[in-house]
Amino acid sequence: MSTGSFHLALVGAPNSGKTSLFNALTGSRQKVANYPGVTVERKAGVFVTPAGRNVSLVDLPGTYSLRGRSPDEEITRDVVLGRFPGEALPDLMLCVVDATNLRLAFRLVLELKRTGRPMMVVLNMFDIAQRRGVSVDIDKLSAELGVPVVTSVAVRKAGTEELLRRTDEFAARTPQPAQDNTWKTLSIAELKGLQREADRIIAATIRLPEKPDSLTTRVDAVVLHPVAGLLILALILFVMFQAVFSWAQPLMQLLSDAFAALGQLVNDVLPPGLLQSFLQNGVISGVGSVLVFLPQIIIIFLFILLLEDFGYMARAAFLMDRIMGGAGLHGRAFIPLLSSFACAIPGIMATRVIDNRRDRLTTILVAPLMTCSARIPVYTLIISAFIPATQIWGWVNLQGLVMFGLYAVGIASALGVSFLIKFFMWRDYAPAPFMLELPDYKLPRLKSIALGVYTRAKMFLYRAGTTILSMMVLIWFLASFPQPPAGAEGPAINYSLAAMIGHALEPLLAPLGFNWQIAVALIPGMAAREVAVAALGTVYAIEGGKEAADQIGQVLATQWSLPTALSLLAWYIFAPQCASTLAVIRRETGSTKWMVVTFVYMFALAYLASLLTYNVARMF
Ligand SMILES: Nc1nc2c(ncn2[C@@H]2O[C@H](COP(=O)(O)OP(=O)(O)OP(=O)(O)O)[C@@H](O)[C@H]2O)c(=O)[nH]1
Ligand SMILES: [Mg+2]
Repeated sequence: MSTGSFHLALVGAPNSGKTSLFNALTGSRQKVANYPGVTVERKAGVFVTPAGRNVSLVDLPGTYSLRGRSPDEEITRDVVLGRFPGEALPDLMLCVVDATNLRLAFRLVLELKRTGRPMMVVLNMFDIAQRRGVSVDIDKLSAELGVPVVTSVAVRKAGTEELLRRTDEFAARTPQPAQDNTWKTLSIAELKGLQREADRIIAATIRLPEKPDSLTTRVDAVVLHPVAGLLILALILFVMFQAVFSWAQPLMQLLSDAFAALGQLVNDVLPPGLLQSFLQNGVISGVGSVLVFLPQIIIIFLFILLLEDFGYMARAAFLMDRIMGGAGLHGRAFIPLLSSFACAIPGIMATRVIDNRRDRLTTILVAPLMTCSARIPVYTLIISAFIPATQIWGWVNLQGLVMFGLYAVGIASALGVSFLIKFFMWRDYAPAPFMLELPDYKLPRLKSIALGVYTRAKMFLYRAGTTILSMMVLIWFLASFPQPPAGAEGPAINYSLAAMIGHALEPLLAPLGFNWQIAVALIPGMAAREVAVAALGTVYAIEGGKEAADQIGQVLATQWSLPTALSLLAWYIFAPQCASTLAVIRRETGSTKWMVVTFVYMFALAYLASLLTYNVARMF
């Protein structure tokens, strides 16, 4: 990897600011958040130092020791020891330490020293430490630890100047005399010994403030309260879904008017024919019907990112530990499951922080049940078309409430499935106790929130322009060809390949109340869920002409019965996995078996849930 350039690695305890430093140095935008276990894979970048030296830098998952207890910690250990395939041994390890949280961090420094590799300690978050009145005798600390020590503020401009200068100085002196690698996997007794030594060094070189951070303690007294805490958590989620409907509505209307106008323009400018139909029905109605959900995506990510940066996520994990434990899930499963609200893929990757293989596998299997953001368009479209936008009790938006309910069913089924997995497969096994360091609260940084929201929005648009657009081209083609014979009656789409496929699937899906148009939408919906919405947009637009193209929601409201709509909502709570999620499950579990298991069980659940919903709804 290092092609003549100086090679640095960022090592350190979780949540100490490694990725912030990585982003500051390389100008990347890797995910940063205020909870431990954000980074779960190795990320590489390059930069040039002030002295003009080319540096390659690798960011690593956080760890408290080199014991490699979970898949993410193994990555860090292997890179540090030069065992990671394709990764050169770092010329210098930057051991990032949160200056407000030193004990375990210094133990890691002492352990890393045993590898005999050159290293430098970076006292990060020095701004917070100073504000709290921590004072450090840097020279003495450096002498005690036996390695250079620099301070840094990774999130501030110019906060890394000293680090860069010292790195340049160090690099100018290399090669260093080789030292022995005396590291071997430490026993508990040895770790305790290192901890005593670390505590001694802290006592000798650092003066801590009389009173520890009182804001965090005061807020936690309420937020972690067994009753009040859970109520607050429920309230936060509730407000989030209300916001998704109420705040997004005007913006969505604007976007949907814009697409209608664009469709009109195409209609006026181009002569009737295949090109007009392709642009209007395939591209604008299809892709446009997904793009109008951008405001919703932005709002939901705004909430998630704010909570992440504030430091709330680890608290929520703590609160949910009892409930999750009852369902056989490890406390560490919380953050992966929560990440799955955005998308199951990062969620499944985040399970690498779980050390026990069974706990990790259970979490992977249920993560896709959490409602990912790709379901938002499907849910919103159907809810807007079938659930009146009335207020109940004067202030609760009924549509938002239904959305909240759908998320709740997703969560409940994840708990239920994990309970069954544990019950049938691993009854004799009790999860290890849950330990997660609660980070101090931090005021969310406007810039990083804005950047986070921007990145997510860009990803959504990119998907719309690639996956969804290409699927729409296919759907449009299937729905337009073959063209009806001369003198044929009824909408042209009835003669198309899409109709043939839809009709072929109808017997299977009719018990769920799905018509052939839904059947056509479900198949591409497995590639990516929001494609189902786009496919419905295209199919109904081709079938119904211009009016349908403008208002897919209204068309659905007249074409479907309420039981059909509810049944489709139930289907998408489970919705057999999207293709990329299945691929990640195979990669992370290292087996095709678990991928197939996930697909089959989710398909069965979706089918049963729809069958039940449709028939119960019809009785009323
Ligand atoms: N005030 C302040 N905040 C910082 C500093 N460095 C990082 N942060 C914040 O600390 C939190 C954790 O930062 P990350 O860069 O994600 O930490 P990490 O070490 O990569 O964490 P993992 O990937 O979980 O191991 C984020 O909320 C950052 O905004 C700093 O120097 N000062
Ligand atoms: Mg990180």
